[in-house]
Amino acid sequence: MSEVFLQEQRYGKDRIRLVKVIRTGKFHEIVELTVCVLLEGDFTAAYTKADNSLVVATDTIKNTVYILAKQSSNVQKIEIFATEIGQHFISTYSHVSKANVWITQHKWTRMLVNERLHDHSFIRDGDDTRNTKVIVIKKDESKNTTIKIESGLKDLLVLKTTGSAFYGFMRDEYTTLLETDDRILSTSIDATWTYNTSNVSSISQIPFDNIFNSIRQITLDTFATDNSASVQATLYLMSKIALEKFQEINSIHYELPNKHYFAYDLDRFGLKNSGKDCDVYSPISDPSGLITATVARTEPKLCESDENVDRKKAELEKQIEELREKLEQL
Ligand SMILES: O=c1[nH]c(=O)c2[nH]c(=O)[nH]c2[nH]1
Repeated sequence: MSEVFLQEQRYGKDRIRLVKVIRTGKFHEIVELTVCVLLEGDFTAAYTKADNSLVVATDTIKNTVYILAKQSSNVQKIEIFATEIGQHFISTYSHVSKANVWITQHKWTRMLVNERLHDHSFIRDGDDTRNTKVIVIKKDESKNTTIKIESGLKDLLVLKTTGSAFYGFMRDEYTTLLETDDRILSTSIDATWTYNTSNVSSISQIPFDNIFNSIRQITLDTFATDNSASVQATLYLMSKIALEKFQEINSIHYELPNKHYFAYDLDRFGLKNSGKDCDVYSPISDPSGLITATVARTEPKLCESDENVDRKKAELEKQIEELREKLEQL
């Protein structure tokens, strides 16, 4: 009989729902989060020997998240709060080597009442969320850690009624899709980007909120203004703009379902509803296309100075000329 072994394990509490109200006099802010904490470390015996002695109960993990939310002044800065949670588990339990902390922030937008932003009333104006996945890794016994941060947005539903085409694609005996130079384009945007944390002395130096808001806006602006040749081309363009704008991020990943809206066949009823005459569509919930890609920054090349390259090129050209002359003499 072959032997088995525990190849991988991590555990913790998922879907910890938490709200914090931050009061500055009559002016209130609200933060609503869903948190997941998964620990890695010396937990093998719990699986292989039914030995729970080193298991931090997931109930304790949940309590810890609420306690840290009470004590922290950074709950609304999800990347920082996630890092604080991760650091807590790493520094409190010597056998925890890695803490994975995922936070989803739900929207509460301040209400506009009588043309003024209200002190304590909010509206859920969209189901899109802001997210972060922070991994705190123990480096050595001195509580030093490496921090990896990936942030993003999820379920940002958008649609445009023109400015999108799809033609020139491959055709074979299985192809029925017609080419179009004008179609409805709709997608529910998921984007995640990875932060470059290796060159910063403290992650609090990274302007997470500004980067989130800007990438969200770049995504929307590009979606709206790009004369789209395909979801693929628009995806690449938004990624490129985001990477060019923010050196703080290394790569960006988009998942864009192509939510189809097909012209309803009304020609059968003597009503023109195709091509330029189309204005009645049938939204197709399933299936959808799914276009995904990760766009990353290339490492800067360690290149020689242009002068050196020119000099070497001239030397080589001279050698080639000399060899050619020798060949001719032979
Ligand atoms: O933008 C698109 N990309 C595709 O790859 C594709 N395939 C398809 O049927 N429609 C589309 N649209």
